[in-house]
Amino acid sequence: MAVIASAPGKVLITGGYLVLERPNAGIVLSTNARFYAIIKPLYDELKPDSWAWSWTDLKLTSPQMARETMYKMSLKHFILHESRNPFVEYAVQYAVAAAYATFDDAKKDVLQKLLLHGLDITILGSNDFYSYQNQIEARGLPLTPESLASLPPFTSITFNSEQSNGGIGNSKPEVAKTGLGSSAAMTTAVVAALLNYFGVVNLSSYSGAQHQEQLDVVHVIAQTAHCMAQGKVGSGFDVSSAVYGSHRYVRFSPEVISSLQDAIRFMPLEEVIGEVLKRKWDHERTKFSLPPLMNLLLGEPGTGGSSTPSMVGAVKKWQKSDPQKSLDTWKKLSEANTTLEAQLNLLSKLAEQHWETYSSVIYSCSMHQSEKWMEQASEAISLEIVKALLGARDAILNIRCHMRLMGQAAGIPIEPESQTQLLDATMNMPGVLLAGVPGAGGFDAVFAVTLGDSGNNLAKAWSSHNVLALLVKEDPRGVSIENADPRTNQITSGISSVRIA
Ligand SMILES: Nc1ncnc2c1ncn2[C@@H]1O[C@H](COP(=O)(O)OP(=O)(O)OP(=O)(O)O)[C@@H](O)[C@H]1O
Ligand SMILES: C[C@@](O)(CCOP(=O)(O)O)CC(=O)O
Repeated sequence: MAVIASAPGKVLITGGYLVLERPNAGIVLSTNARFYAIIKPLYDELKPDSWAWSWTDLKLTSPQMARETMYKMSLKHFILHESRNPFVEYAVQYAVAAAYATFDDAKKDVLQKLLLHGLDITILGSNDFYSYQNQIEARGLPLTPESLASLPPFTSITFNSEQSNGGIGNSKPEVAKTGLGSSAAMTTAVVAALLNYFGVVNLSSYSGAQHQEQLDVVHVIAQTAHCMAQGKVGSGFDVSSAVYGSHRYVRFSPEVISSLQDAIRFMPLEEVIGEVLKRKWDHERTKFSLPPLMNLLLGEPGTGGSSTPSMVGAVKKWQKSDPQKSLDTWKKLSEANTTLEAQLNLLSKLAEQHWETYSSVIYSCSMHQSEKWMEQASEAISLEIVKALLGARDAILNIRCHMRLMGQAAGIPIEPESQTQLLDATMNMPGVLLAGVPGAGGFDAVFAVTLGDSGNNLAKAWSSHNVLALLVKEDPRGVSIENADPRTNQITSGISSVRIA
């Protein structure tokens, strides 16, 4: 029987770069953009001579890339011969090794038989992960969310052309992406589906603390596979949100993984993965969600995205070359991040304690530009709410200012001029609370947080400036097991998320 798992894409609204170093935090929102992995046996019957096989077959299909790859996987070392999609390949090898590392002999025998049936893996990413501006233009459609919603779910992906290169930070990724973290969501979905298929975890039947423990196993394997595939140990907020959903994240100590990179060369994979599962994973997760009546909106300026690793490299180089100034910038950024988080938490608290006042202030402010917000407050509580809204705006302006300075000092376009203009215009629209470049910044989609229903007008304003409002919304749900193939499911992300009238 097929096992289908899905994991969400993310938007890092605070903590870009800083979250790479403990104890700085990052606020990461997960979205309704999901990546799906469908696992089933490749052969219904065991081949008569299969008991003697030391290899099994694996088929990886990515319909959106029109790619089908056949692999041979060693049943001794779990090594895959062929390298086409490192994220999926590491996910498979480490999930198989995790099963061998946790199973007793009887279960290992069952697993061996299951593997001899071969593995048939299909991966699908929601349209929201990819840029479809070229395809929309080619079809002669206007650059609007409605046009985006008219594309069939899991539409083919556009590849960025190779010559589109203009120095560090302008270098474009392989596929035209929006920046929602397809690699982390893909790795997590594949790991979760495989661990469930093998019986290492059972994500659909536990709840509470037991469910958390199962998620922790998925997290360790997905995070390790993602680091190995990327060839670096990033902060891991993207894998963490793919597993657990929206939260406030503080990274794990990099040694948890970096010390394994050598071990992998001389220790059997099963032992290495057994060891990594036992390690003390010290990442922190705290509950965080946007205050009520606020919406996350993403706008794609149509420049094909940015490649993050080269931008991180440039910032690290700058930190080494100018420790004093970089430390100062980071301190100011960290303070502004903390302020934004505190103001949003305060707004959530005010909403809980004074719902009537809160909702009426938010609705009034949603219809006005921020200069007019003070006029919407008539007594102490509403004043407190408006002050918190304005405090959040000040904090994001501070964050943006220091991110720009960091980009200039490191010689990379963290908030390039074209994005600055877009973000300033966005923040001047009625009802817009925040706007910024998520994560590492660059030319990926920008984010905005809007009050009440003002997102509809913002989407229209973006369209008139050739910025495509994506259909993505915040969705706090982490990795999960699905009941049906999303291609046969009527309620697909593209269709269900049409919310612009
Ligand atoms: N549908 C898909 N099928 C197969 N491979 C995919 C698919 N979608 C994305 N990928 C692969 O995933 C990788 C994406 O990794 P990359 O780090 O460039 O983007 P990302 O994780 O989306 O980054 P960001 O966090 O900036 O959004 C690429 O190697 C790409 O080929
Ligand atoms: C720069 C960094 O802090 C964020 C990168 O985020 P994104 O992939 O641009 O969403 C790197 C990291 O956290 O691993």
